[in-house]
Amino acid sequence: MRDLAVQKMAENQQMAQVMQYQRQMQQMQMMQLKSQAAGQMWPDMDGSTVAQPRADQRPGDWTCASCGANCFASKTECFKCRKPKDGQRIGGGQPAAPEKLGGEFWEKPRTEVGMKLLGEQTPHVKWDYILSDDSRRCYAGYLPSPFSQESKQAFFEEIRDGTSWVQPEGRQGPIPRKTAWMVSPGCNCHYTYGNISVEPQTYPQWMVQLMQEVMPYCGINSQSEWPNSCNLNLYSDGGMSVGWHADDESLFQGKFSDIYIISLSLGVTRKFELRTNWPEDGEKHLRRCSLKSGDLMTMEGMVQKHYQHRVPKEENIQGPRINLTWRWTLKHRPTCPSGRRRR
Ligand SMILES: O=C(O)CCC(=O)C(=O)O
Ligand SMILES: [Fe+2]
Repeated sequence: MRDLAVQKMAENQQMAQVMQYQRQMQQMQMMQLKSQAAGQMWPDMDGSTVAQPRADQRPGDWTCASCGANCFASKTECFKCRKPKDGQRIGGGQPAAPEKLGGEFWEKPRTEVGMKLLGEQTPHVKWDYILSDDSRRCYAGYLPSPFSQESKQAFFEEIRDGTSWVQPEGRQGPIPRKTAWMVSPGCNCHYTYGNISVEPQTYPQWMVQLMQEVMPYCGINSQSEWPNSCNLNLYSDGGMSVGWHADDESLFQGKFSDIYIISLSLGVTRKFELRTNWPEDGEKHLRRCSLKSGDLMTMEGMVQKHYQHRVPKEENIQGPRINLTWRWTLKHRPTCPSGRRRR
């Protein structure tokens, strides 16, 4: 009888332990879900909404939406600027609009911070700024193709045949385009967005020649100033696309500082669209332009913070298009030799 009672007590204790363990697991899962919701929830390049982990973050760590600092999972406010973890978010979805500086301005004016436009350094060609948003310090420049038909054809073939294209799996199947990620020698940073990580290929010789041709049109005359990375996309026809997104990955620091992205289009003409993240009443929300073969475009300043862009599907369009977007990788991954400081 006594043995039976002892056995029952032991069983009850075991059951209590199991239940406590289950409760702890549930709490941990809840905490994980909460920290994911407080992370970066942005449309992926496929259009799906995803949290974007940063290379130097551990699970649960978060990026301060206000100043960009990396914060430990356990912290509820930013160790640097003291802003609360999710104080800038609406229901864990798209971040709430950042506070304005006062008056109409979201960002300090270009004249005050001394930001130059690429189109200002090219006296020999005239860039047209299709987006010139001084209140957000956001600019997009457009230069119709300065290249001959033969050059464009040669660029297209060289890029198409001289690139190892991949078509990674996104959350909803393979992404609707082929892609590649190129970097200058010494850098081994992958390009990671959503759940996709694209391996780097070192700039081939044709890329050096191409940049020699293109960069002077962007006011970049010396090789030491060239962009050190490039994302390449191959859209086989109008059924291929890139969904609403911003090139706001940690590598480029575009949510926290003025950055420059230079785009070259080759092949069939496709639409390119830009939209504001936090439109004001009565404001023009969407800007659209057609990118033809050889056309150059830029996104300059805080565009990756305040705008998203896409190349929509155009089912009636036949024929391939290649697009290159050159960028400056400013924050290399911790294991990248290019990121190590020299002593
Ligand atoms: O194809 C384009 O014009 C845009 C590509 C793009 O947005 C990207 O590679 O991030
Ligand atoms: Fe992009």
